[in-house]
Amino acid sequence: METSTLPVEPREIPGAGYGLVAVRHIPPATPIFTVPASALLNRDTLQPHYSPNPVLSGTQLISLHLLIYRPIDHLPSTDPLFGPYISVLPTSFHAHPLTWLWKERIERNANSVESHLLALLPPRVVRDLERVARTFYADWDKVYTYLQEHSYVQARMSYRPAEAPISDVVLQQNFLWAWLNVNTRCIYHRLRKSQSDPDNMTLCPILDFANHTAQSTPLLMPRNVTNVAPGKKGREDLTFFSPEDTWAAPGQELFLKYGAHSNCTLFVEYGFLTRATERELLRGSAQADVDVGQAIERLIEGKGNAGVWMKDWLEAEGNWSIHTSPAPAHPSYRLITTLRLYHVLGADSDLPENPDEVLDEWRKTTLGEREMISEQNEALWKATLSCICNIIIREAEAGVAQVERRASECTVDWENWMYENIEMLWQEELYTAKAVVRSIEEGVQF
Ligand SMILES: C[S@@+](CC[C@H](N)C(=O)[O-])C[C@H]1O[C@@H](n2cnc3c(N)ncnc32)[C@H](O)[C@@H]1O
Repeated sequence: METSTLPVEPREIPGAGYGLVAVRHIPPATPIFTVPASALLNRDTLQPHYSPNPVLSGTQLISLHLLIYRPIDHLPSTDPLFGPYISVLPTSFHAHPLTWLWKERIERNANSVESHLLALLPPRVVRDLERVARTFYADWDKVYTYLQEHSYVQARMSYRPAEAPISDVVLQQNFLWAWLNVNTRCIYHRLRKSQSDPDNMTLCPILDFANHTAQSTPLLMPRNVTNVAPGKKGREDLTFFSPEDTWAAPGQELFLKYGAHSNCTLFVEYGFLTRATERELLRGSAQADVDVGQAIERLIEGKGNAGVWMKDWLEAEGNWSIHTSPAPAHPSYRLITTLRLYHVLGADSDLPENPDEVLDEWRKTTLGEREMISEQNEALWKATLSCICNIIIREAEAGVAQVERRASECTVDWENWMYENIEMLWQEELYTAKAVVRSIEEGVQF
């Protein structure tokens, strides 16, 4: 692909690695660059090189390919197909929290930098990181089995295990590098008829230098081309456009919006987060979402039989969470309905004597037939929510203080940057919980 004439180029961006920057004025709604279908790394372009058809998902196959052709000893990748692209991928993910978890599990060293960083994370973030880790290890199991069964594929590896066998730990470490490249750089790309097919993803050279913005109009728009069902004429090239109504000036960074992700998700999936001030969070001009699922699970478990009964009636969809935006700060709908039902049950943990009547009263509010169950029920659930928020506030204040203590002793750049990120995760909890308490005190109708 000829890239020297493009109106954009990758440039170093402080705190974000590289980013995609305009090198000249780019008018609105203009094609910025086109990536030919043959330059994309996805299940369709890779599968022909792995016969017989591997039973691997898109993520697993692309990760396998990167694993095999990972550049070593600062030499270019030996891949005859995508070598030039693979050679410029990030070489290390030491600042990604999944790497910390992986290292902690391998080294079991409670004094390592990674273990210290993990110990400082809010528990909800650790739970989400463990979800990411489960996916990683499941993908590794599949790829490892495939490699065991297809020794000719192993023989292609840049680091030639046949001559100098590498340990499974090193192989897994290389897979982690490959997998993180896939998971932090792939875009959604419609390869299959079904919109939700997990193979609908691709690595896309040049575009994958674009960083994320939370703004509603990112500067770089794929103009839906990635979401069009595949046509009969085969795989399409991808053209990316500037936004409908904005000029980009030379030196201006062009962004993508990775999705409407919370900071917790951005952090565990991509290893970064967006920043907001106390004022923005308290006012609701910055979005923050805090999952309070664990506190609610504990409340329900504490209700014994009544809790088991209650769970049957709660919708599985939606989150138990609190939010700063849109202002005023508020609990999620599922959290409100759960707390209402919790307080309909009364103080003890036995099943109500008249469960149908109890349920009926509650259902009328979930169906919108009644605004509330009773004044008393409203006061009780809001008091419980205040209690949950106050616990979050205390934990978050302790979390912030602990991070600040450790950060004051740290001299390593990337580690310091991570302390700032972790502090932001705690601050987000702190100010979101404070803002919800304020909404309750001000009598906001949720
Ligand atoms: C698709 S890549 C973007 C290019 C990348 N910055 C690079 O140097 O190659 C996604 C990664 O970029 C970084 N990133 C993206 N958006 C960011 C942002 N707004 N702030 C900080 N880092 C960001 C994160 O490390 C993320 O995992």
